[in-house]
Amino acid sequence: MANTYIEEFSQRLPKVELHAHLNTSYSMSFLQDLMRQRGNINGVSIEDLRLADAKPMDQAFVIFSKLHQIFRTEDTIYLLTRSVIREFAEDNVKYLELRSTPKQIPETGLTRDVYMQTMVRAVQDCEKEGLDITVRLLVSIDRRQGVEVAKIAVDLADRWMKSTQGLVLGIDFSGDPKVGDATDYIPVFLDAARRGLKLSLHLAEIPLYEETKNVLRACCGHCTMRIGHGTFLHRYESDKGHEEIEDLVVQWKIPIEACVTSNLLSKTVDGTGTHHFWYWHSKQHPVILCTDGKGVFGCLLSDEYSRVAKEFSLGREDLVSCALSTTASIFENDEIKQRLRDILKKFCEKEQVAFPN
Ligand SMILES: CNc1ncnc2c1ncn2[C@@H]1O[C@H](COP(=O)(O)O)[C@@H](O)[C@H]1O
Ligand SMILES: [Zn+2]
Repeated sequence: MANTYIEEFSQRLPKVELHAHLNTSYSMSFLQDLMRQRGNINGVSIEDLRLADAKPMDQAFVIFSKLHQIFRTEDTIYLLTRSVIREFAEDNVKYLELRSTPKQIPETGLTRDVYMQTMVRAVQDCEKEGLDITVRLLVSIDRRQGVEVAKIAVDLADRWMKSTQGLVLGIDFSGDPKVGDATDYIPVFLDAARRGLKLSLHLAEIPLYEETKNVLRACCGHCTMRIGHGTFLHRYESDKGHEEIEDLVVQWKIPIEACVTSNLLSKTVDGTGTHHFWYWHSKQHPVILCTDGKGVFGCLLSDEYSRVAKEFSLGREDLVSCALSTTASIFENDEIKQRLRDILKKFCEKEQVAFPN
């Protein structure tokens, strides 16, 4: 099948995006417009903000801190959120869980509450505009900021979940995996789950056997959760008894958010062909293609679908199956899951592709 054919099909395919960080999901055209209007903000130029070639993961974190120099005010966060949602909608993403770390910046008057309010307002304005996409929000915990700030994030998410009737529906745990130990956050995760928040945890993005095992042992069965990246879940050494990690993931059917381009550019995986997406997909374990940061990593969600289609010789029906299976892993309820399946069914009728049973 010609490449362009599968690329166009991936673009038209109704998709679900479950792992997108707000500040890393800008588009170049959005940044160009912003800088045209305001000049280089805080001395940051556009060239500084894209990871063009594969570099060790630390380089991505250098870019993240530059981005945080740009998005420091209520109005830039509002504009960013609206434009990110619009761009996902243009790529035929029908359901998006967008995550971000609420910032507190006294110089600009930003508080964590204002940050949340701004994101929520942008989502609601996109709804009013009639964009054909359902958006939900996750509050990110940055592991570089420590447990006390994590508790604040959970309180914030809880309050905003209640006041928005579930538009905010969960917690993301992210940040530089080399900093701190996720084990310390287990009580925070359990508390969030008790309050009805869902959890998406960056785990095993790099080989960290102990913390991965500790978190899974404590949270499996107590939290509705997904794993972000999970690159090393199946790559620990079995002769050291490490297979417990994979066993827990399989036993509890924990969905894995696979960010292929992000992992390639951060050098945690050396090729699409060896990416763990295929390992889990072949086992029929829930695995969801995601962008992570479509700005920093320069990829659309449709690119992720066509990338794996080309690598693993997937056809249209296979891609529909992938998209269909992602609907089971969203944090929203059965009604929304069914709505997404209906959208895919209609799409198949139109495209004359068999709808998977
Ligand atoms: C490369 N893989 C990754 N691993 C871990 N954390 C990541 C990440 N990509 C992004 N983030 C997290 O998301 C923040 C940016 O978005 P927000 O300011 O929250 O919207 C980063 O500062 C980091 O904490
Ligand atoms: Zn991420």
